[in-house]
Amino acid sequence: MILGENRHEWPILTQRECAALIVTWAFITYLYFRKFTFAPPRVFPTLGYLIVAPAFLSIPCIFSFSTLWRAILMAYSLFYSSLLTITVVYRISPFHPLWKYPGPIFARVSKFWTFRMAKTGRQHIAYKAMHDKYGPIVRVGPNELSIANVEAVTAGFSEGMGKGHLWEARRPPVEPIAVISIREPVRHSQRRSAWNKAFTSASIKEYEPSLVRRVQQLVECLEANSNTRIDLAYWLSCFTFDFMGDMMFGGGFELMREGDKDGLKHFMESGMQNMALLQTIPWVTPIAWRIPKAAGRIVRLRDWSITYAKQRKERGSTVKDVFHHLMNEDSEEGYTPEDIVVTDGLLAIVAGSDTTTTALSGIFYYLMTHPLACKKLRAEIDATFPPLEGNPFDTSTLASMPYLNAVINEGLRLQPSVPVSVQRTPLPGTGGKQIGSEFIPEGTAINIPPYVLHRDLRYFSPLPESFIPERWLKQPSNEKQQSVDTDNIKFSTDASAFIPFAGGFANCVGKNLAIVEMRMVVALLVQKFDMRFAEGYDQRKWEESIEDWLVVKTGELPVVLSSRV
Ligand code: HEM
Repeated sequence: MILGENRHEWPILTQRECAALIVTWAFITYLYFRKFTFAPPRVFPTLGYLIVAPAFLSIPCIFSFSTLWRAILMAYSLFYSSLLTITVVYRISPFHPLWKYPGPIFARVSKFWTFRMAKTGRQHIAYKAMHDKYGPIVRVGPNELSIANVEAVTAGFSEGMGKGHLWEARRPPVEPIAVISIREPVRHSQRRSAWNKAFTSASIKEYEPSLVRRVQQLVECLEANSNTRIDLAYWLSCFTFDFMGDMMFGGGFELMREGDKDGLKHFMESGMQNMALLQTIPWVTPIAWRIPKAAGRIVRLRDWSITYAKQRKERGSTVKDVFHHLMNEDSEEGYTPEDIVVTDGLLAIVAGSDTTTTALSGIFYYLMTHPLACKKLRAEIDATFPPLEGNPFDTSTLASMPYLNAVINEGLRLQPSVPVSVQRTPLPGTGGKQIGSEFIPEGTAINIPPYVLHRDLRYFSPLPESFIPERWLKQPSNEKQQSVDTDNIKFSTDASAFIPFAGGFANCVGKNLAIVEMRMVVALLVQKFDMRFAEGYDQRKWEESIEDWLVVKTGELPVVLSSRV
């Protein structure tokens, strides 16, 4: 369109003035969006800043660019290219508060870099490589650091720190959300108090008969499949799923007996990958939730959980299971609303089964690749629970077995179930947090990656990449650092760098139950079976198969078990 005669009625700007106006608007837009690096901005202001305003700004430019379309094209292209340039320049400039921290240049510029890295499922390897190259503090995103030192463990899990921004991405759009995704400290601690009750020593004692029953069932299944090739990781995952089902919904899953007949385990796991990708760019999540398939997934999981919760409620329970505590059945304050219990019930299944499966599978993998360690473990088990005289079900005896506990620690050290994504951030209003000699400003997400810390020579020496349970022996748990002489090797183990269950107010609430579970399963299977890798299995495949989707997903563990007696 060619402009009409009455052009003098409009404010006339030169091309240069038009450009200055649009660049200024790009700068204002940048300042507005800067605070939304992690959280999503509101829809209407977003449309206003990004779509409507550039259109308005093209009006006074019409006369300098002779046609409306040219003015609009110029306004939008200059606006977006200026916005991009300002963002990139600021992120790599010395004015950025994280400027001084080293890291890959693309990581400084955009979270899409992290997204690409996460997509490989090999984040743990990439983080380790970055720390090897850049040191203990690495800038892994525009406003994100990874800190792998004990100072970060101490300060990161202490007061003034909250859950990191990745949990923003992991909250579904509908309330209530599960305890793990609650970032507001007061709200989190209110919900967490019910969880804490469910995992006191007394509560865990009540769960023991169910645990023993399920461990015995696992042994029966494995005996029925002895002397043939089986995927041990699969059986362990059926076991952990069934056990968590007992704890949460009074049973009913029966994966060990019937397999994944409803495909629910598979369905739960398939969402893990997408969530792990979304968490790298939290502000994309609300958009993703509008996709019917993604929202439908949540609805289906909720329906499923509601069905199980209803059944459990109708049936009641003779034991005070996790459901009982989350439901607040003991208290005079009255029941917790059902939708909260349903949401947290799903969390219990997801958080309690995959993590424990990963840990157990890793421990058995390392025992099979280290026959000497396996032999020592068996000697300890046989001496404590002679094979024909009793099964290793006594939890206090299991807790006192040094080599068994050393094996479990060493497995969790080398293969932590949550390898990288333990994330914290200074709470809003605190201004920031002192971590060792560094002051980390508010608005920074801080990853404290167990996988990297656990393989750090400063904390686990010598041979931090090797499976050596001896490094945990004779070390009183309350001592931070101690050198031990075993077989003429001097070990130095700093337990404060050992964080498979994270730490602080949002640490793993199921830690003590998981440990009891692992002790019993490891002791019983080592007591009952000789284990070897199935023929043709290339052992190197195990570590290659480990994928990090916040929680580790392992590959197959093909083994042949034969009964000892
Ligand atoms: C070896 C087994 C396990 C490992 C390695 C593990 C690891 C973790 C880690 C690292 C976190 C903290 C995540 C963070 O800080 O961002 C966590 C949280 C959590 N875990 Fe576990 N976990 C295990 C077993 C269990 C079990 C058996 C349960 C039982 C239901 C459980 C329930 C939870 C819950 C509810 C949270 C969230 C706590 C909160 O936000 O307050 N976990 N787990």
